[in-house]
Amino acid sequence: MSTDENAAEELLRGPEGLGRRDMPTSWTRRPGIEPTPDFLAMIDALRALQDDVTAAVPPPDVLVDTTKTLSELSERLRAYAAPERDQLTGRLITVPGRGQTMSPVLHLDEWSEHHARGHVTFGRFYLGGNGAVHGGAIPLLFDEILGRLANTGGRRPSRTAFLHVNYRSITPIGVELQIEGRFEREEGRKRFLTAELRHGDTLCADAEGLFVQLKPGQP
Ligand SMILES: CCCCCCCC(=O)SCCNC(=O)CCNC(=O)[C@H](O)C(C)(C)COP(=O)(O)OP(=O)(O)OC[C@H]1O[C@@H](n2cnc3c(N)ncnc32)[C@H](O)[C@@H]1OP(=O)(O)O
Repeated sequence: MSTDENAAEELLRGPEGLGRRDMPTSWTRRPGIEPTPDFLAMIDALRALQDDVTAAVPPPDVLVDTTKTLSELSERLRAYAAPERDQLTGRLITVPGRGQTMSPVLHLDEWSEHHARGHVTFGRFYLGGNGAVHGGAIPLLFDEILGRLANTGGRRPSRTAFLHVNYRSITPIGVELQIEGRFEREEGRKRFLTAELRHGDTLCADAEGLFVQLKPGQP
């Protein structure tokens, strides 16, 4: 098995030591959406590409060649574009990162209906400047953990109404960070949640989110 295939198998297994049957509702697979090792390997390769493109300052001949290859790949995949209901990216909720490359891969270590704890490493792709993660990438991560926590445990779907983020100290790229989210309280359709992102003992950022339960027919 290649390294990529091993990585994909690893992703399919999900968080270490936690069986899928123990997952609350929104942490589990939706019916009909099956991740395949090949698809996950492609997503992993794209994540690596994003980091490499961000860091690279190639000579002109490599640039021309790379652009040609990327354009060919785009064209090849465009032929297989599926409607949203059949899309895999972002919907593979049993694997860290959900098969998407927009936000960094969130690895969940512990979860319940009211609490989730995990770890994450922002790659070079997420660099803002001076070794710090871009300020816009951090809310992505908070929305990821809180959105899933808001909708877990048999709760009806809700959407983010607000997400307040406090940047307490720089969030470094390339190192493992710890993230924790909590379901604080519910008032009618309103769900209030909080989260913190830490590097060791340093609090990098914290957030408060309001998620409002959708009414029937609300998109
Ligand atoms: C399908 C599940 C996907 C889960 C993914 C979750 C993560 C996401 O990122 S979702 C994408 C980002 N979010 C969005 O696109 C949401 C866009 N906004 C909306 O759709 C709507 O404004 C929505 C659903 C949040 C609320 O609208 P609506 O259902 O009409 O609520 P409304 O009746 O006005 O308000 C309900 C309560 O929430 C409060 N509220 C609503 N928005 C806010 C806000 N921004 N700030 C404070 N309070 C608010 C209201 O004051 C009201 O409170 P009360 O009941 O005490 O009077």
